[in-house]
Amino acid sequence: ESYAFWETQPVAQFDEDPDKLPATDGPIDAPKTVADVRQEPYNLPAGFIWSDCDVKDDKTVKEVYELLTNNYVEDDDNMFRFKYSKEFLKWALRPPGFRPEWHLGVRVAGNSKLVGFITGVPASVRVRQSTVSMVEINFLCVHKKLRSKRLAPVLIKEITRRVHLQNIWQASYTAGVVLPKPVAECRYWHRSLDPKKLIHVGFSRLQPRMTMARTLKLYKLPTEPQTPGIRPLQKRDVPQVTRLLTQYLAGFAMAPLFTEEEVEHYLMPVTDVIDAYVVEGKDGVITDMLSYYTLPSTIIGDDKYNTLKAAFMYYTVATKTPLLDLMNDALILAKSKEHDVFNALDIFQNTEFLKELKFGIGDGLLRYYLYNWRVRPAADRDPKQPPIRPSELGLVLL
Ligand SMILES: COc1cccc(CC(=N)NC(=O)c2cccnc2OC2CCNCC2)c1
Repeated sequence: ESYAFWETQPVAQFDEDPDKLPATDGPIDAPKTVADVRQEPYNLPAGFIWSDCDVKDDKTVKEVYELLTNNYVEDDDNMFRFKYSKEFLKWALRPPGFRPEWHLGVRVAGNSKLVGFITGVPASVRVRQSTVSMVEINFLCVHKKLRSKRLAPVLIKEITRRVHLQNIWQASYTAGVVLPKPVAECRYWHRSLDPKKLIHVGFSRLQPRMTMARTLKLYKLPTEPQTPGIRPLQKRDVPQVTRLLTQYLAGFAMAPLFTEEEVEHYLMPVTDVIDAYVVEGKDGVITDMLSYYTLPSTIIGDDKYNTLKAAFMYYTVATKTPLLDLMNDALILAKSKEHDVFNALDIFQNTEFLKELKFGIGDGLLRYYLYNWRVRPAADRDPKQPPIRPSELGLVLL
């Protein structure tokens, strides 16, 4: 395909000759300074204007919510569309160090209708031995009626310019589509929590030679978590959880470096947004933690149900409780809070439990990308494959 826009960007290209590449990981572009950055915003097509979106403002977060609810990512069969809640957007977009000018909207000049959006939030991510200050780019969305007006490249260039103005030169993002050039490709897996609803809405199918009664029995879960000492994460746990998570994530090729403030922001429970539990031993030591976020999807065109309530595995560390048991408790907790399905990627050590806990493999891939950062293929890695294996990935984007 012609990646007309992406061939102009500092990202690894499909046609580059591996022998001519630098021997080490590092930036792709020549180093620049803030002084080199274009001072004025990029031009939008006539009739459109830039608009910073303050998601703390109820009116604005409602406009963002409605744009995404009607125009954001759908599954490959266009049966479901992500439906991030307003509370989720406020949580995801206002972590420590967030910048309002990185919640970037495009409006129609005449009636101020919000028709485009893209966001960046600051993150420090370790990529092998390098600590890279970057932004996580997310929520790129152009209204369905304005597709192929080349608005997405302008949104990307403008948010890049605004990030460069803060002396940040790298970014991470994910997509279901192939772009130049994935740093990792992972599969998603789903664990049915309400199989009857999932079959009704066409998310899953009744397996051959399986009755509905047998299916319900197969996926049945206890109503209470089984691990002794498991309880919701509290503010007082943040120092211990930060240490636990930092030690665990050090074992992956690409993973975030969380401060205590970031752990508090990203893991303190918010109803129907983020849930996190810890296992506390008798001497008050936190030995394990689990977390998942809530991301519903619109069920496009079902007669009986409108919304699929999905839990997405977030950060989980098992140092005493077997990972299998900890994840089984995550399923129990998500089910007890009315989630219909529990999603997980085959990253972290997840392949240890996916099949055993009755996850089914999804029909798509989630690709991870880095902007302006070259990751060399590992010595023992086929150079045609993305340089980082799913099991080496310790980063979850929302
Ligand atoms: C079932 O409803 C869907 C509605 C829209 C898209 C998809 C398929 C899909 N694209 N799924 C994922 O990207 C995905 C599957 C498992 C775990 N995380 C995921 O994406 C996360 C992380 C990236 N940003 C979106 C949420 C499913």
